[in-house]
Amino acid sequence: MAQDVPIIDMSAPEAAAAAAVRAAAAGSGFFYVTQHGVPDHLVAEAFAQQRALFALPLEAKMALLQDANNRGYTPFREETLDPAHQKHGDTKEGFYFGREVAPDSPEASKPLHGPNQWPDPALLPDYRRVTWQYYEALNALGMRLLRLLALSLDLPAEHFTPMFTAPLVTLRPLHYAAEVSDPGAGVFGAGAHTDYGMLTILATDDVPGLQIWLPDSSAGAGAGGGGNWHDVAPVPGSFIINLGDMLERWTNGLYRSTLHRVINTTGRERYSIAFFFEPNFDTRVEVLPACTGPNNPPRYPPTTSGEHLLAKYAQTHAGYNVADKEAEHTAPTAMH
Ligand SMILES: O=C(O)CCC(=O)C(=O)O
Ligand SMILES: [Fe+2]
Repeated sequence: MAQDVPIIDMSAPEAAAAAAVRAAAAGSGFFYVTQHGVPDHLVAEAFAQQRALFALPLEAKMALLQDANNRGYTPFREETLDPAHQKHGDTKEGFYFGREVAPDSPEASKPLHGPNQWPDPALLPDYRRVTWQYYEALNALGMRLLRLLALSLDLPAEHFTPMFTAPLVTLRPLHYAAEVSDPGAGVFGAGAHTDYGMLTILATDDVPGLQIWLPDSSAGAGAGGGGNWHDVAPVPGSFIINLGDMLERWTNGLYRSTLHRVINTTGRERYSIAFFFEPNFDTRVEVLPACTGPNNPPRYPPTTSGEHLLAKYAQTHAGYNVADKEAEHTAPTAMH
C-alpha cells in the first residue's frame, strides 16, 4: 500500500520532512525520497558502470574477492541472509566498497577499514571516478538525512553529525541473476533480513523484486505475529531509504528495522546499489533518553557502531572472517 512506504519530498521545509520521516520510521521503517539533490544522470552513469563491472570475466572479479576489511567481490550464492529458509545462498553477486583508508594510516588497523579494491582501469577506465562521485553524492544525501532523523526525534539537527566524521560507509552494487526465485523451495534473490546499521540508501533499476514484511494492521498487539510481504516498487527518480538494527537499538524500538527480501518474479536480471551509512567505528550506541521512560526501560545494552556491525557481518557471510584482520595485525602490534 502506498502509505506504508511514503514518498518524502526533500525540497519541503525541514520540519515538515522530519515529521514525515518520523511517521515512516515508526511505521514501516521504509520510505522513498524525491527531490534529493543527486542528479539523475549521475545515478544513470553509476548504474552503467556497475553493469560493466559485473559483466567482467569471472577471473577479473575473483581477483577482487572480498578481503579482511570487507572490501571486494562476493560471488553468487556466497551470502546467505536467511539461513533458516534458504536452500542455498542468495542468487546475487556484489561488491563492497568503503571509505578509502590508506594502508599506512593509523585507521587501517581497525576492522572494516582499509583501501578499496578497484577494478583494473585498463578494463574499466571510468569506473572509479564515476563510482566515487556517486559515493560522495550519497554521502552528502546521508548527512542531510541525519539532520531529518535528528529533528524527527526532537534532537538538535546536528545531533548525529559529529558521529560521522570518519563514518563506516559501504557502497554495495548488487547484480541479481535472472533465475526466478522459489520461496517455498528456499531460493531467493536475497533472503529475508534486516539491515545492520543505521541508514540504508538504496537505488534500484526498474525491475521489481524488493519486498518488506509488515504485520497485519488488524492483528493488534500480541495477536501472533501475522503479516504479509508487500512489494516496494521502483519509483523513478527516487531512492528507497530504510532504517537498520542500529537505529532501532538507539531508539529503543521506536524506529523500525523492517524485515525485507528480494525475490525474482520476472525472470529478468536486476541491478541495485545499496549504500549503508553508519557512524564512526567507536561511536557509542546507547538508547536515547528521549526514547525511554518509566514504562519503557532500555531494551538493549550500550554497544559501539563497530562492535555491532562486526557481530552482524559474522552471522551471514561465508567469506568474511574478522579473525583474518585480527591475525593480520597481531604480529605488528605484538612487536611494539
Ligand atoms: O537489492 C535490493 O533491492 C535490496 C538489497 C538489500 O536489502 C541489501 O543489500 O541489504
Ligand atoms: Fe537490506
